[in-house]
Amino acid sequence: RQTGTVETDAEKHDVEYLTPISIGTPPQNLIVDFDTGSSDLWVFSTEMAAKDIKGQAVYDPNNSSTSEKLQGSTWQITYGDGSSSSGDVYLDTVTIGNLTVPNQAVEAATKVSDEFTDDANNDGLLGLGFSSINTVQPTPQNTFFDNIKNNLDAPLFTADLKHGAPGSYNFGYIDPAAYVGNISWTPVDSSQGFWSFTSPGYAVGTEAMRNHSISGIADTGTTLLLLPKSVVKAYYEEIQGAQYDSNQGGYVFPCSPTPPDFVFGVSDGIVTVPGDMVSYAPVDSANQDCFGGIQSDTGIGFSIFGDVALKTSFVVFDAGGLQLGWGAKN
Ligand SMILES: O=C(CCCl)NNC1=[NH+]CCN1
Repeated sequence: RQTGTVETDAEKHDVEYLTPISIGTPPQNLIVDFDTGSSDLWVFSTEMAAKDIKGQAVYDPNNSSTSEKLQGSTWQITYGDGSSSSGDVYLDTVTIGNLTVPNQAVEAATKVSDEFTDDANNDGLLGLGFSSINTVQPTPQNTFFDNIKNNLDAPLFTADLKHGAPGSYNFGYIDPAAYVGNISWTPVDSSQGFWSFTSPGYAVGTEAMRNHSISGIADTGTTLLLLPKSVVKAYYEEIQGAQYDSNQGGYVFPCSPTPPDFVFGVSDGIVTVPGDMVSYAPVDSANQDCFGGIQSDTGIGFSIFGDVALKTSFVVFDAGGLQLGWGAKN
């Protein structure tokens, strides 16, 4: 049985967290977005039109002695933010840190939407959701984690994302040095393929907790914390000058003073998103107004606990116990 660890780097404003992987023989090194909100491992590839590649590293299956085309298989994915990609499929060796899966389905892109073309640092996505929502047709494929979890000391991985600093993904073990106090555990409903849970309530700043349950997914692939409209409204009502700015497509408020913390319940515990993390990024060079890290989940059907929420904590994705653990960072 094994364990593994790999460093993940925060991009500007923590918009995404990028992690190195290697594919094929000899190893081809790419840097991808580990995404607990999806379940496809897809990469920029030599099968794409040159105009759709702007600086990314690409996977070349013809340059790997261990690649094997999965004849007749294709994939197509559209993410919550409207970005999308599609292509065909190879089996090849994939290594993350010291962990290797010999016959991992590697989805080679033939087409990607502009969001991906314009994101020069990101060479693809590695899904860490449940394999039930993998998009490969006619036969859905397993995620890297599903392929390796039975070889791990424990069928779990942890995400320790940081604000503007490198963090880490660990596989197969919970690092006791990474958190303090007790981990708060909450059951996961994987029926929709996501790490979905229900928070029992929330509080704004130092106010009392409100018994308003919030059901959502723990999603490393989404930047912001997307919550029910009523919760978002209650939060921004506490900030002088906060308003919904249709040009920016969300709530904007004066960057100072620091806004109130946002607290949400996890089972018997609480997670605090510090006010200075809610000021996601300045909307203008004058740095007067800030775009909120908390926005509405309207239209998605559930809330999304994205990086703004996850980077506050040490988060355990436990497939064995089908539960999420939230611990206070060390
Ligand atoms: O697509 C979602 C939300 C699922 Cl409801 N998260 N993952 C992701 N990857 C790239 C953009 N967003």
